[in-house]
Amino acid sequence: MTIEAKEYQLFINGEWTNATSGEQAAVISPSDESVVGYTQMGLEADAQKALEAAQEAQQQWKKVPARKRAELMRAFAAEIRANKPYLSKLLVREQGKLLSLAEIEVEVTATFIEYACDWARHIEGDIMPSDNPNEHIWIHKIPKGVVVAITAWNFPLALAGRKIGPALVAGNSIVVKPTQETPLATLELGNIAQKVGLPKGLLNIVTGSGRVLGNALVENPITKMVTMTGSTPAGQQIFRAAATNLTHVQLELGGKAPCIVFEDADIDQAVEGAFHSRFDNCGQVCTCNERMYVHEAIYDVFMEKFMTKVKGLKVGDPMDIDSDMGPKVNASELNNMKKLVAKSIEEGAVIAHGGKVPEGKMFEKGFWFEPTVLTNVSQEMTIVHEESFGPILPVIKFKEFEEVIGYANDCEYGLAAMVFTKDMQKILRCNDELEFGEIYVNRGHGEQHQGFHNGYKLSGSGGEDGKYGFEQYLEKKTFYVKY
Ligand SMILES: NC(=O)C1=CN([C@@H]2O[C@H](COP(=O)(O)OP(=O)(O)OC[C@H]3O[C@@H](n4cnc5c(N)ncnc54)[C@H](OP(=O)(O)O)[C@@H]3O)[C@@H](O)[C@H]2O)C=CC1
Ligand SMILES: O=C(O)[C@@H](O)[C@@H]1OC[C@H](O)[C@H]1O
Repeated sequence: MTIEAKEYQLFINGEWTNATSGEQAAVISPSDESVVGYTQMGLEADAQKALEAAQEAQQQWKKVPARKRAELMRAFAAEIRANKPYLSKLLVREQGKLLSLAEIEVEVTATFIEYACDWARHIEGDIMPSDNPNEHIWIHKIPKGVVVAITAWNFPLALAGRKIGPALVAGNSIVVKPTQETPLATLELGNIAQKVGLPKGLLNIVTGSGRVLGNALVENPITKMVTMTGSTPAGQQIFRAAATNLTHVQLELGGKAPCIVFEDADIDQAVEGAFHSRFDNCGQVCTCNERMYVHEAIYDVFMEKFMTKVKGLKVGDPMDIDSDMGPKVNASELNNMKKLVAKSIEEGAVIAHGGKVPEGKMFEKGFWFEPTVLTNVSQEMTIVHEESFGPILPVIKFKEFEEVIGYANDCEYGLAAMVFTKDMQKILRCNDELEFGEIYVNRGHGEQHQGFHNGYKLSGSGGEDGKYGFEQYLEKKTFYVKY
């Protein structure tokens, strides 16, 4: 199946429609810089049009029984799954992830939506007695209204499904603005919405820059909730813009996860978890192993096994089954890799492996970078604090428990952490003392839908997934009823 470079319009009110700007943008392949497709540049007028369509649709959708809403959303999820062959290849072309991971992403997009559907019959309020005689208090859970979803480029389709699912099952409508980097698979959801018969205006997909179109969506009074996944600076801009109407904001932002390997860890388990949590998706996962702390007692044996895996990692065409890692998503991200390695060397780090663009004809085009491990790293170095969001791993040796907890918490982010130890005392103390919203014990990263993906500090606000994520798509209304 070949992916032809299609031209996409905006998907508003159930129809494909031209942006008012008349401007087009090309989506470039990270593998060879060829054009994968074209989108249109939406502006404020397009934001208004999409929000009005969503507002209109939501008036009817909120009256549909939740179980019926879920039935339609399960059909939507099933059609996404039915289009896995095309959607996964489109993801490879626009984002550069391995085909095997792209297929998982399409599946996870469907399961995010199906998980939300399971909540349809659990939209429960409260009834309680008042302090006054002959009076009840009723707390109802009702939809918020129009939701704006703004997504990042690393798992573009899954991040969209993660927000569309709960938003619509809870009775809201939604306007999705995917990142300009990887909008195409998300835009295909417009065709799928038409195919399964989603009511017009319920799901709208608009493309354009975050600063212009994204900001217009956030600042519009029709918008009753913004859910955004992306960088901390963009999240902070959105937080400020949402203050205009005191709009509820759910932010999933940057991270700098520590991976701590204690002296009593299962070495093979730790090597496996630490390796995949850094290099899968070319290190472009918000919960990635961004810095690794290894106890001095096992440092040599651990590093020997770990480096064997790193040196055996094959960078190559993400469509090729023998490849282990594809390219970075764009030139700016690649340049950041080069800058971070240069800065690390300047500050005294040593390149134990990688550190540059791979050699070979196929790497002359595209945004390729070698899996990179840095040693002789100290805690104050830039690479230990600045998110790389790529295949660069600084390693630090440690001796004491308090020392490594201090290192781990010495961070402006607080999304995820990984800990390898069989000692229950250490596990419980890590749970108490690590300042991160999501802690993985004796395994690498990888959330589950029923958990809660929750960033502390500059990693986010609100959290998403699970019961607590679904709740955020609902408003509460309290009645005092005297009889
Ligand atoms: N916590 C988590 O779950 C995740 C966090 N991330 C983080 O995202 C970053 C990489 O993703 P990336 O796409 O580059 O992130 P960006 O922050 O650059 O962009 C994310 C989205 O926000 C939009 N945007 C940017 N500025 C504004 C604004 N002022 N108002 C409204 N929308 C705006 C972007 O639009 P456009 O790009 O079209 O201009 C894009 O759609 C990394 O820092 C990573 O840690 C990534 C995935 C998951
Ligand atoms: O956003 C991320 O990087 C992760 O939350 C990732 O996104 C979708 C996958 O299900 C998560 O692992």
